[in-house]
Amino acid sequence: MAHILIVEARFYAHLNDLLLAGARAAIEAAGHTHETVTVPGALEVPGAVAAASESARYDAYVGLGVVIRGETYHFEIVAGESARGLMALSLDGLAIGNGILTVENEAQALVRADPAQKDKGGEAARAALAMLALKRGFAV
Ligand SMILES: Nc1c(NC[C@H](O)[C@H](O)[C@H](O)CO)[nH]c(=O)[nH]c1=O
Ligand SMILES: CC(=O)[C@@H](O)COP(=O)(O)O
Repeated sequence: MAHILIVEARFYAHLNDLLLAGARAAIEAAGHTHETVTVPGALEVPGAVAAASESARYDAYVGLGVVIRGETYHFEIVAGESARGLMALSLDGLAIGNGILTVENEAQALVRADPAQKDKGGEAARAALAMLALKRGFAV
């Protein structure tokens, strides 16, 4: 049994609800428990994971969010830095799945957030669980 923290960047609530449904279903299907915290945007997800990891309360982490390109360079910052932050935490040894969508428009996001379509929330949760299993295998 593992306890998973989902950190959701609730920038687009209706899309996040789909990502959350997929991630929670994947975690529960694997027989684990989860809890969710919410941050304003994708840039805050790595910081929330880092802060939570200091508690030793969680075995793995799933970052969820949706970054949709606008008119400026900010997309590259939000998309790139949220991914870089989670990657850095992963290289520090945390079991993390990255379900932060980085897309051109809402239609692309909907297909990827929907558990009945590309289920990127479930995919991120399964990745976190796979990394946790890998970590635990190395520890024995
Ligand atoms: N444009 C999007 C953002 N922008 C907000 C940032 O993530 C961050 O909260 C802000 O810069 C304050 O630090 N966030 C998303 O998750 N999705 C977007 O499309
Ligand atoms: C990904 C973003 O930060 C984006 O939503 C911001 O839009 P804009 O570049 O038009 O300010």
